[in-house]
Amino acid sequence: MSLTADTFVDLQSVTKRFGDNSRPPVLSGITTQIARGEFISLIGPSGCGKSTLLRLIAGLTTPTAGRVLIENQPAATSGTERAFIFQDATLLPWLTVQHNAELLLKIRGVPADRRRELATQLLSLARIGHLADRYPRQLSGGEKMRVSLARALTLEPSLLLLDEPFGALDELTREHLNEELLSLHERQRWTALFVTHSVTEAVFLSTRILVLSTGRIAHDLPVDLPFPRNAATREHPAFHQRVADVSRLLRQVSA
Ligand SMILES: Nc1ncnc2c1ncn2[C@@H]1O[C@H](COP(=O)(O)OP(=O)(O)OP(=O)(O)O)[C@@H](O)[C@H]1O
Repeated sequence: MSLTADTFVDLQSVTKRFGDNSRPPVLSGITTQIARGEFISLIGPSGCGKSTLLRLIAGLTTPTAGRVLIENQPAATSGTERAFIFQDATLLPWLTVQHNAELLLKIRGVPADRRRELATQLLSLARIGHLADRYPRQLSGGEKMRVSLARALTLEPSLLLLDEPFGALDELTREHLNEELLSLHERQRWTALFVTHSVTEAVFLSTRILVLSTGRIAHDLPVDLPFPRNAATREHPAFHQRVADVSRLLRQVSA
């Protein structure tokens, strides 16, 4: 298998099994390469292994067979900065937005001045600078998710792993956050792996969509819609066509 110079994440015949050999693997023989700066969505029926794949790339678990490499190092020991964002914003209720946003830097021992500066900058980029003194209970779901996103980005990650981050939000909030996520991606150029159940979200955000089915990559689809993508993109016939194509493939693998 040839490895191109810009391969960032390299999945080589990755198999993951929980428990003994009597149980079928959750992932089986996943092979793909991800280049720096790609925005990849993972989509597929419930239980097909999307979150497990994300956790393997995060280095939170190891493959049963095959290799998960990031910048040529096994994911579990790679020094590549990765940030994980979950559906639940996981904010600490007794800390203000500002202190929640500084939390990861504080844990890493970053001096107070520097972490204040970085967190302030990211809160402002996430359009919630004006909420810095509030507590999580005083925020909407969308605002909480923006804090979670800002906090993750304070780590200046080169890889962002997002597990259904907007799944609990109403559609309009979700659309706004999709647009803001892309504008952050354009500025900061991290590589993204994004798990979602929403085909429109996957098409809007991604440079490539992996459709998973029972532990395998059933379809690997480039999304060739031009960037920047914005609200007008969703009106475009090419966007609707892409959504219809991916929906059809998803229905096929879910049947
Ligand atoms: N730690 C674990 N121990 C045993 N089985 C597990 C473990 N983690 C996940 N599984 C099983 O692996 C399968 C895939 O789970 P995973 O969470 O990766 O799926 P998913 O595609 O993200 O699902 P969903 O879309 O419902 O979130 C499921 O059958 C799940 O029960």
